[in-house]
Amino acid sequence: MAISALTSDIPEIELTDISMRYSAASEVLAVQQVSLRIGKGEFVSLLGPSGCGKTTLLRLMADLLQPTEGTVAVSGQTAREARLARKYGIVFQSPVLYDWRKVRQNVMLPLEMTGMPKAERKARADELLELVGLSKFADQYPWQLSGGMQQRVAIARALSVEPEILLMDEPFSALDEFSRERLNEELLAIWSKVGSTVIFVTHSIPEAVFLSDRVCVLSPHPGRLSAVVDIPLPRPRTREMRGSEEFWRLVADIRDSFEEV
Ligand SMILES: Nc1ncnc2c1ncn2[C@@H]1O[C@H](COP(=O)(O)OP(=O)(O)OP(=O)(O)O)[C@@H](O)[C@H]1O
Repeated sequence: MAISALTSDIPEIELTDISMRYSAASEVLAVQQVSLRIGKGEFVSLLGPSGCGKTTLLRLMADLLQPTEGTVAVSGQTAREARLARKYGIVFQSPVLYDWRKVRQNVMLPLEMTGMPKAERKARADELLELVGLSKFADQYPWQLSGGMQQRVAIARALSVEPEILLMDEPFSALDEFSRERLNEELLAIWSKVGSTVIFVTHSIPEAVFLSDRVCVLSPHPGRLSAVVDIPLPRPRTREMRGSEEFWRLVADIRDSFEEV
């Protein structure tokens, strides 16, 4: 039975009865009957163990995959129309930067395809590098930066086209715990300025709780939406909140919801 999470008033993204079956050597039902509405400007996490279909769902939203069944609507458009209208910015687990291009040129890359004049592209890239705290590194090469700094460059690049929707696939999972927590805080500061809708894939319960307005819990084999948990912690979220009773109660509630599956 599918669980629907239809709580937002004005959905920016609406998944209706989405199923995704991969046909490889054997058939895999990666996602089964997921329905979900995500409101404009919301921060939503997709949380679950390896193989529960998080990346598949994100790729379906981005029109990088087509569902076997069901529909994806983005402000009334199809996912393809939304992609062609450059509504998405995507950040992957590894930053995928071009090592032979300086940091600024990496951020400018998506703008080259929009035909924006060079001076304007450079000004936009510099604004974004300031936003992610990397102005001083604009003329360095990616290989001269730490993993966390490289991921900030990837975020700046994803934001360069001013996407309405930022899709993030475990962007901080390769980082140490300290860098990850700092980048969580920085991401929220950036999000509060740009106002994009964010869909964030993670398998860390504390990370999902700290960042999100809502956490979508997925269970594997086949990938289903097993719970949607509201996170009522006030914003702005602070480092101190990570130690609060309410924070850990939410973490425990979500952990319990996995055990109930
Ligand atoms: N291209 C593919 N062909 C066949 N099966 C696939 C393909 N991509 C994913 N799968 C299968 O679909 C299921 C969901 O995979 P998906 O990568 O979406 O999960 P995930 O929750 O993102 O996992 P992880 O946390 O490990 O990245 C898994 O069983 C996986 O083996």
